[in-house]
Amino acid sequence: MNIALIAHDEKKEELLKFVEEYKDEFARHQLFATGTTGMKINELTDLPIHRFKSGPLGGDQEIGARIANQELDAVFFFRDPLTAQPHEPDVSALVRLGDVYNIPMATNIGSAKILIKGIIRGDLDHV
Ligand SMILES: O=C(CO)COP(=O)(O)O
Repeated sequence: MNIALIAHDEKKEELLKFVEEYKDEFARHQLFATGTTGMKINELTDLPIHRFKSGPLGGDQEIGARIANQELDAVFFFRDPLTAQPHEPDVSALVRLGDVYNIPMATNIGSAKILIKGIIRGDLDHV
C-alpha cells in the first residue's frame, strides 16, 4: 500500500513514537511524507520514505495531488488543532480531498491505532 505520514510540529513526537511502534508494518509499505516529518521518520527508523516539500512550502498540496490521482491508500495526518498554521488552507484542502476520494485518514493517535490495526489485518486489501 502507499501510505502518507504527516505531522504538525507539536504532533511530530507522537507520530514518531507511533511509527516506531509499528515499524515492522510500515516497512512493508511504500511511505510518503511531507519534508520535515519524513526526514525525522527516516532519521529515527531508517525506513525508506519519499519526501515531498515541507507542508507550509507546498508539501500538503503535493500529497493532495497524489490523493486526487488515487495514488495513496491511507493517510496518517497528525494535525495540531491548537496552533494556527500559516498554510491552513492547504491543510483543509488535503483533508477535503481525502473525503472526496474516501481515503482512510487518521488525524490523531486514537484513530491512527485503529487504522494501522486494520491495515495489519488486511481490512483495506479489498477496498
Ligand atoms: O505542515 C505540515 C502539514 O500541514 C507538515 O510539514 P512538515 O512535515 O514539513 O513539518
